[in-house]
Amino acid sequence: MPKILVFGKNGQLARCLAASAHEFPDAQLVFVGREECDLEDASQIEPVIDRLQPDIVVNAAAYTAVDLAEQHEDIAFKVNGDAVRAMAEALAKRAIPLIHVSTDYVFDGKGTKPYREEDKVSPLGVYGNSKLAGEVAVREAHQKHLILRTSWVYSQFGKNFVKTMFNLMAQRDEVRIVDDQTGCPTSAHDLAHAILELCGAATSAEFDKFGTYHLTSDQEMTWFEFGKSIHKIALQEWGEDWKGKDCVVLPIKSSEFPTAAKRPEYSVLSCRLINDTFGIKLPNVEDSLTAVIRGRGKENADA
Ligand SMILES: NC(=O)C1=CN([C@@H]2O[C@H](COP(=O)(O)OP(=O)(O)OC[C@H]3O[C@@H](n4cnc5c(N)ncnc54)[C@H](OP(=O)(O)O)[C@@H]3O)[C@@H](O)[C@H]2O)C=CC1
Ligand SMILES: Cc1cn([C@H]2C[C@H](O)[C@@H](COP(=O)(O)OP(=O)(O)O[C@H]3O[C@@H](C)C(=O)[C@@H](O)[C@H]3O)O2)c(=O)[nH]c1=O
Repeated sequence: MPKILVFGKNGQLARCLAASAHEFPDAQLVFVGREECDLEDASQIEPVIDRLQPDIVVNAAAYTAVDLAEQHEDIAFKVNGDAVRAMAEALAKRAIPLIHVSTDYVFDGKGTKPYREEDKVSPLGVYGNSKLAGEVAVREAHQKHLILRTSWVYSQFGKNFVKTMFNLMAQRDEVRIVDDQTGCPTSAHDLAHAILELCGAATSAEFDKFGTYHLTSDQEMTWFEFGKSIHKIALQEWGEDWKGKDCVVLPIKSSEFPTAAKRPEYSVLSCRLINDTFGIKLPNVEDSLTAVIRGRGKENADA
């Protein structure tokens, strides 16, 4: 029975790992949050690992505020870079595998076909650069790692684009969404399920498939198209008395929606490698989004 230690207890991915745990009755999950281990202070990590003695660690913690990171570079690099290095070094000393989650924002988005794992990275902003620092640290410090790059993660938990849209659609007559940034929305539940499968594989003695993998849904779309889907499915699920039902979703250019951090224009990740290696393929966006909208519950739809 692998004991899985998850950093990032209160984040959306960690909460989805907790929600999926019952599907993996052989696994024991232990969650650590900011209260027990503040990742701005990397010296707190090693004692936590020694106290909890896991068979594998999932790092679901990160500084994820993409725009705020531009003004809090030091914190972003501490959490996404320095803490990840300390975690990887501590785990390497103890031969405990690490599953670390990274992002499509390590790419500059100037490509025109899905990025492969070995493609050149060139982040546009502080968040992407700090996540890249984390990737580099893991590869340098610890051979037994799986780095999973994912993108556009959503769930009913935490802060994410889907929840932002529910709120805006319930409050406004129209929402204007950029139609010139393309990526793959990924349900945190689907990601969590795949991570728990990988925990089982990666804790077996003969496992030899460590490395970097892309893991997203395989449907590329713009944020505007994703917004349209959110509205359509919410309307189907919540019906005519949903406050957001009449909201109009309009396409705009990124130049019409200025943000502190520049986002990639095209950050679609090819998931062929993880599919070929482990047979992992995530469900389609419509099904996963429907599941999240059902999970959120109608009574919260306008919150
Ligand atoms: N969200 C997305 O769209 C995407 C996310 N990713 C990656 O996936 C992973 C999971 O993301 P997601 O679940 O969405 O992130 P969330 O922002 O929902 O959760 C991140 C967690 O990290 C914790 N954390 C932040 N700073 C510290 C700190 N100093 N000490 C301890 N804990 C800290 C937060 O704690 P607290 O709750 O106390 O603030 C939070 O619980 C991350 O590595 C992220 O980079 C990759 C691609 C897309
Ligand atoms: C709220 C809003 C956003 N947008 C735009 C801004 C931005 O370009 C895009 C997405 O907005 P957000 O700020 O919600 O998403 P963002 O924080 O950029 O999401 C990213 O988070 C990090 C953690 C990741 O790793 C990435 O994969 C990605 O998911 O939509 C609009 O066009 N209209 C709107 O009303």
